[in-house]
Amino acid sequence: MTRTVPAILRDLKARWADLKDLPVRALFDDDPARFADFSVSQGDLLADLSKTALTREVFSDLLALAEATGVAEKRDAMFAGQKINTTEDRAVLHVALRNRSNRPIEVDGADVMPDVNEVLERVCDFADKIRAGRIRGATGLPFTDVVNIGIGGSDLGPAMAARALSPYREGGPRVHFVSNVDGAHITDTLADLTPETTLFLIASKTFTTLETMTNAASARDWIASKLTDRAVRSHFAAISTNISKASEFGIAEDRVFGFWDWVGGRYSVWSAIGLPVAISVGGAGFKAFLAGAHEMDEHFRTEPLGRNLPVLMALAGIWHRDICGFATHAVVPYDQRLELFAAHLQQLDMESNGKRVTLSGEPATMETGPVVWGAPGTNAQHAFFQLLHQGTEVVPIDFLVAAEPQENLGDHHDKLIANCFAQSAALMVGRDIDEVRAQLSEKGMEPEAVEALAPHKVFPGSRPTVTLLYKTLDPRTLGRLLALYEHRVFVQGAVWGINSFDQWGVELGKELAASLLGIVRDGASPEEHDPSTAGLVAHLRSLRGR
Ligand SMILES: O=P(O)(O)OC[C@H]1O[C@](O)(CO)[C@@H](O)[C@@H]1O
Repeated sequence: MTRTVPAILRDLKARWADLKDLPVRALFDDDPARFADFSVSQGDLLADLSKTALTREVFSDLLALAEATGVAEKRDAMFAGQKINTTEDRAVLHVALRNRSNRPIEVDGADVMPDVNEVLERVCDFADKIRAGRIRGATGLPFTDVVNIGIGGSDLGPAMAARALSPYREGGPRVHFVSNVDGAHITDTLADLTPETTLFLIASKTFTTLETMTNAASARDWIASKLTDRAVRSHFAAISTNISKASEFGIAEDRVFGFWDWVGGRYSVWSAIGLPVAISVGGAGFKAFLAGAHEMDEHFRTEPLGRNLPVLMALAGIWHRDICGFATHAVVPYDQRLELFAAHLQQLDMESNGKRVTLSGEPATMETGPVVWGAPGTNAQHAFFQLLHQGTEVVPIDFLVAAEPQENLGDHHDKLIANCFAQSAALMVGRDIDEVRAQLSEKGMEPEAVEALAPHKVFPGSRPTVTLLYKTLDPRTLGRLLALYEHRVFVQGAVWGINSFDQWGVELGKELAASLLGIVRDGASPEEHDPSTAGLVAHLRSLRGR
């Protein structure tokens, strides 16, 4: 008899009740094949899930949960171009953007691939011509610096990827990212740049976003004032689904790169929004990034759920969030060039799965998206790892590390890997009080002093981690990693029965900001706002003397 979702969840909770006081380390004693059986691979990329409390029985229940919630059917609907983003009546087809096999994918009866391929070729051609100095600025100089102006998905994905792939720049222009409406961001970025050799990319799906339009206008003034009004056409390109708005801004038609409403902002780095990445690493490098993602798409689309990397990582996340009750999830790449990876995943995951109602509008019955956060190791070890080891909050962690570095620099990389492995081992194994007492006594400490210090030196252990280990961080592997996390988010949203592809939660703040601008900038009365906000406005006015 197939179990209902509440029955499976009850069974999982019963399993956790039995497992939660059992050291994870002990699971290896019972099961010598645990590492092999709890590792999943896609090519050289291996995910070690053995350092969690997951058992075969738990996995079997989690897979039953995936089946009962229709994960495979929902995945197939996405790949088939069905309008699974029901609140916006849109298909969800970032997978089409990296569909390097060119398999037809239809939306409303038409194959999207010819348009996808056409824009991709234009993007790569433009990028390569910028790199080669064949497209130049108004004064005839080649571009040395490219400034991407965008925010959210129009910033984080390309900024993360350009930073991650910086060893592949090979003499291409430097790329910079301006996102914040805080004037400090664009001021500081432009301070070191020369107008004659600077190209701006205005990246906005809607071409209406306050931050982006404000920064774009300041950038246009900078070029017009330092060069001429006419120079604007040579120093700007745009990426948007809103082609007419981009033209109104003054961007030449052949410098506007389009995409489609079925590309969500946080999934758009694969579209023309990836132009700064293509300029940084070249068209071929950008295509390798897409090809890596396509490999992961094919794995996700065709592997059975029980061997499917994104599915198993998602189910481990469901176990931690919904069964064990862990409210946050940390991502710690041991790779300085992945310093923006956690920030990008934070938007990807929290904007996708930070939802409180299901697709039918009913309150969600399970906890949905966790708080996602993180920073690169080893720096993070000297910042927040104290809490991860000994705090009262258990935080599941993903570690990412490459076997081979991009540079040949002594034993740096060996030390990096040793630290990564040491942290996951320490988090799992811990150190109990008897071991601590023995260590302190061995050092000759008095028994009374040992008793006073010992509790502070205990590590509870059994803190769950998943380690992703791969050959090297090249464009293909970055593509695979990012697609892996996108599908992980998808599977979790599918289990929770929510719409992972809208973002209505950002609207209210945007509306209030528009109204408050009239008050802050233009002096309108704040009385329609709540008393606390009106109080802040009054104090602001007294500080500004106006
Ligand atoms: O690309 P746009 O339309 O400027 O939007 C920027 C970002 O704003 C959001 O709509 C909301 O924060 C994101 O989803 C999006 O990536």
